[in-house]
Amino acid sequence: MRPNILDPLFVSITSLAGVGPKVAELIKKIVPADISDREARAGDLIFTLPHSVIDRRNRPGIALAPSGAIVTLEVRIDRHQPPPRGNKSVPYRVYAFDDTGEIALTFFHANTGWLEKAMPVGEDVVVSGRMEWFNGRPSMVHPDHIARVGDTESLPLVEPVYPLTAGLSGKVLRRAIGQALERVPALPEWLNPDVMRRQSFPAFGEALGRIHNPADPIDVLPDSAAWRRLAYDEFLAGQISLALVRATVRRLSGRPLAGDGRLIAALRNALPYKLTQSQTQALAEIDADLQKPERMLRLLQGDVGSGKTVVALLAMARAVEAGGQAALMAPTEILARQHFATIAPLVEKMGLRVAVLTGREKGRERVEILAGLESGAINIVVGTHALFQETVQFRDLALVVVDEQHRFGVHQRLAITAKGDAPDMLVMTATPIPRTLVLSAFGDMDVSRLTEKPAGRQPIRTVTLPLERLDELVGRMRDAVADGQKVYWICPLVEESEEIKLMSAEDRFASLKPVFGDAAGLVHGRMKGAEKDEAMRAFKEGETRILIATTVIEVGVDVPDATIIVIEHAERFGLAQLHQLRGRVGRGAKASTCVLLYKDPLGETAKRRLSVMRETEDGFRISEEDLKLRGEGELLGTRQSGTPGFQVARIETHADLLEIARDDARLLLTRDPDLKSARGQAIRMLLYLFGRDEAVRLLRAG
Ligand SMILES: Nc1ncnc2c1ncn2[C@@H]1O[C@H](COP(=O)(O)OP(=O)(O)OP(=O)(O)O)[C@@H](O)[C@H]1O
Repeated sequence: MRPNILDPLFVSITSLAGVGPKVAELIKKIVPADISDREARAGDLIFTLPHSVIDRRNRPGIALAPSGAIVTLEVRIDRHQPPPRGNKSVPYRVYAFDDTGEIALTFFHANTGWLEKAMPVGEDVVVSGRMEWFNGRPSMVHPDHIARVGDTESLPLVEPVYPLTAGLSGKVLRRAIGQALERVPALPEWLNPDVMRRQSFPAFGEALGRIHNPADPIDVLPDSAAWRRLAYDEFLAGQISLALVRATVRRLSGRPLAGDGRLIAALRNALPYKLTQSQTQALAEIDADLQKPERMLRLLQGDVGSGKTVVALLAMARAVEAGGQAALMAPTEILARQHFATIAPLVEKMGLRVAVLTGREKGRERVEILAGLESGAINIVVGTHALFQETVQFRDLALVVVDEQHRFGVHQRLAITAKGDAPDMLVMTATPIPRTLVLSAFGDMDVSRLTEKPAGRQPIRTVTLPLERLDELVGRMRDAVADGQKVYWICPLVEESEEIKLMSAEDRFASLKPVFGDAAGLVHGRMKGAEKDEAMRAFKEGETRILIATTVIEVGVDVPDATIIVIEHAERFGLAQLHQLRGRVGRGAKASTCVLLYKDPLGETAKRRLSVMRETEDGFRISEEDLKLRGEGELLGTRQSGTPGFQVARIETHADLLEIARDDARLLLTRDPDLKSARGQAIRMLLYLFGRDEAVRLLRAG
């Protein structure tokens, strides 16, 4: 049970003054937590941090206030000048003065009663807003703030600016956040005193206060001590929660998987190639895990085309050898079928049964597959997440391999393994996540890396070409296809609201069809599953030689003799995505080319992205550059909404804290695995604050 002391933060924001159902819906859109499945709460508002400030500390006399500047003036009200009756186009003016001169405070469509109350004649008030000089006369149109002298509460000299959405005013949001902050109770410190001292962290409440009520604009920078404290809190909550999930998952299991090695040896012999050193190494690591009584939780990370699938296959063979079943879960149906097509011929030769199970297998077929899994007649099953969503029963599921591209959150993923008989688990990822992100996304999962590509691969030549030279490119592609090469032609997804006219894959197909005739194929996400399969099969077998596609082929698709990929509107894709797409070629022994077709004029970041693509094929470097470019975007004022999965932490600014948090979490849990000590109790509060309730629940269950 959540400690009562936190209750004030767990109430709906509609209980805050000024927040009705409509405003609540708007606020829900801007809070950084992922709360699609619940109402926004006061606790979500405290982590809604400002992205900049309005500095109102400039307090010159009226005569010295420069036009256009935000200033704060202390003035005495001289007189009110309402507009002539019925004339709405003339503003209401209030004249005020100080030692240096007179100013007109100007209001359109004014509420007269309110103005008279806020600025009684003869009173001293403080106004803050943008100064404007008209024909040598100072004025301020609709001051942002009007306050009585001495009332600093309602006049923040350094005013935080929050992310907004249409219909939500800054004032309403600030007021709501202010109330949420008042509800933050006095909480025991959960941080390690050493970390606090070394990092000069303020206490939790103080950190929130400094950022939401900044005394100086630097207080709201992500690298301020206050912000870093909150980022550290978030990392710590995340690391502890991951460690708890992991401990629970491990506790559930306890059986070593070992066989006589004959199946694996036979499979290795049947492969048309020799394993790379990294593949052999990864397999050895996996094998060692499988043989241990604890449950395996391992991440297999390898750049595009590095050959993860065969490693997974051999791991599955080990599970089967040991008498169990294995399941491979792919992120898309295309990929599930591709894996099936690769695996089936190999293992069927060894007398094993493999099945594919997606949403598409229906009726009798489905019934038979389900029966085969339940009886154990099927040894290996390949499928999409449908594999686990439905009531699929295994006789003895020993290993789950998840091929994924950040599509499943860590908790979902681990929940999957909590089903069934606590199987071992291998997660494959092609996304070249930098170390720091591995840590945040996967916690202290063990990691095997494929650091080299299979022998005989040639570097991919990457060229950029403006769209105006499309005709020339089409001509060259015609020659390439005539020459027996295979080409992917990628078109960006066209959103319905798109203003710029973009070629959809269908349009592009229509325009290329006359040139390529029957050699042209088309695949996109809105096609039926069977149509997609057919398009992929025809391309793989060479019936079509130029495949016009959307990004449905982005991950995992393996047609080793495809040697050219054209990416249209490459400027619209992120670096990681470009890298994945490019990875569809260069998967065989032949030399490959990637053509990045772009639309002029290119923005700075897009230009940089394309040149990074030309410079390197190294996925790790590309992802580091990606982070850097996003960081720069932030400096230029186009701040992105932070790091996915985090509310306040930003990986590019706070990466150094992540490792400290991980070590801290480990140490804490070694000493106090059930979070029972005083610090452990405080940590529980931290977990609740950052929405890690499920981790706390694990504690009770354990
Ligand atoms: N040791 C090897 N020697 C030669 N070819 C290999 C080797 N291992 C795998 N391959 C081949 O390399 C290609 C890519 O392998 P695979 O599909 O497993 O890549 P991947 O790591 O899953 O990459 P991606 O993430 O891009 O899908 C396949 O055609 C596979 O048959």
